[in-house]
Amino acid sequence: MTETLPPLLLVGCGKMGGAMLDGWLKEGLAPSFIVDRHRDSVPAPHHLVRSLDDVPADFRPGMIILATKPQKVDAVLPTVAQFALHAPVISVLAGRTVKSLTDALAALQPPGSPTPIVIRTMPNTPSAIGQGMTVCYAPPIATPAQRRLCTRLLRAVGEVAWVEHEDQIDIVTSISGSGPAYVFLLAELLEQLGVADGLPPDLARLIARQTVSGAGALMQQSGIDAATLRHNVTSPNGTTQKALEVLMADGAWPATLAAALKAGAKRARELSGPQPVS
Ligand SMILES: NC(=O)C1=CN([C@@H]2O[C@H](COP(=O)(O)OP(=O)(O)OC[C@H]3O[C@@H](n4cnc5c(N)ncnc54)[C@H](O)[C@@H]3O)[C@@H](O)[C@H]2O)C=CC1
Ligand SMILES: O=C(O)[C@@H]1CCC=N1
Repeated sequence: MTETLPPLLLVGCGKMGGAMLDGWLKEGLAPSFIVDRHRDSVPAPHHLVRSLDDVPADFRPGMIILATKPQKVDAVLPTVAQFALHAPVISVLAGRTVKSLTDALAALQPPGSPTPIVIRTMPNTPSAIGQGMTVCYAPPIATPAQRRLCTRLLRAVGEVAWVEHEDQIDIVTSISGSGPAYVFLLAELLEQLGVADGLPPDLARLIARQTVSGAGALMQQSGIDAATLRHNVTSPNGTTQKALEVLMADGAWPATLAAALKAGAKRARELSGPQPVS
């Protein structure tokens, strides 16, 4: 039987926080507080509140999850700082560094408090169905037990990996954090191009979605590497080869994707500190 996950204080339950919560709820979570202005409900025994001020001051979460937009997080830090006297903080914020969050929380805590523990993570939305990919970075002051707890929590919603150097999280953000969007874009484009070439819209949608999800499932279930799976589709001088020659040409997919990943990682670096509220 799965061990119940510890009680959480989840601050921000939108697309990413909500995806992780969906996964955690399936795994069994000790009674937790979910703070969000827009979510309608959470199942019992969990509590949905609109503001952190509505969380009882004596609530003792096992972990605090920060999942607001980077531009909104500074507004919640004064209250988070009080709970962070007793529990580590897991941030899913793109860009925001461990040092920046740690310093901000420490400045809001009583003088002489132990240094708050902040673990930076980059999850993705397939967490909602237990198929997430989360990459984590913990500063040296985080204990092995805190790292293990973080792994256990995130393992409940998919694969977990750790990096030794925090700056590696920026390219991870571009690959696995944003990556589902690139795959969904591929499905959108395949559908649109099918319609543009005369297919009925329902058929174009079906074949685009099933191709993308079927290819992903084949890669996962077979364990075969992506290049071999691609070769398996590519008959010498056949249709796939002709299409791939276009996609792999100089300045085409490899170059475009490299530029896209760089742009995302650059934006992550721009988000490393406090942001103007938007
Ligand atoms: N959407 C994604 O695929 C991923 C997002 N992230 C990170 O997750 C974080 C959240 O992103 P999304 O979920 O996409 O944004 P979102 O806008 O869907 O969710 C943020 C939630 O925070 C809530 N919120 C903001 N301020 C609040 C406050 N003071 N009190 C209570 N609730 C408050 C909002 O109501 C909203 O529901 C961001 O920092 C982003 O960088 C990380 C990985 C992937
Ligand atoms: O777009 C963003 O900034 C967030 C981080 C990775 C995915 N979504």
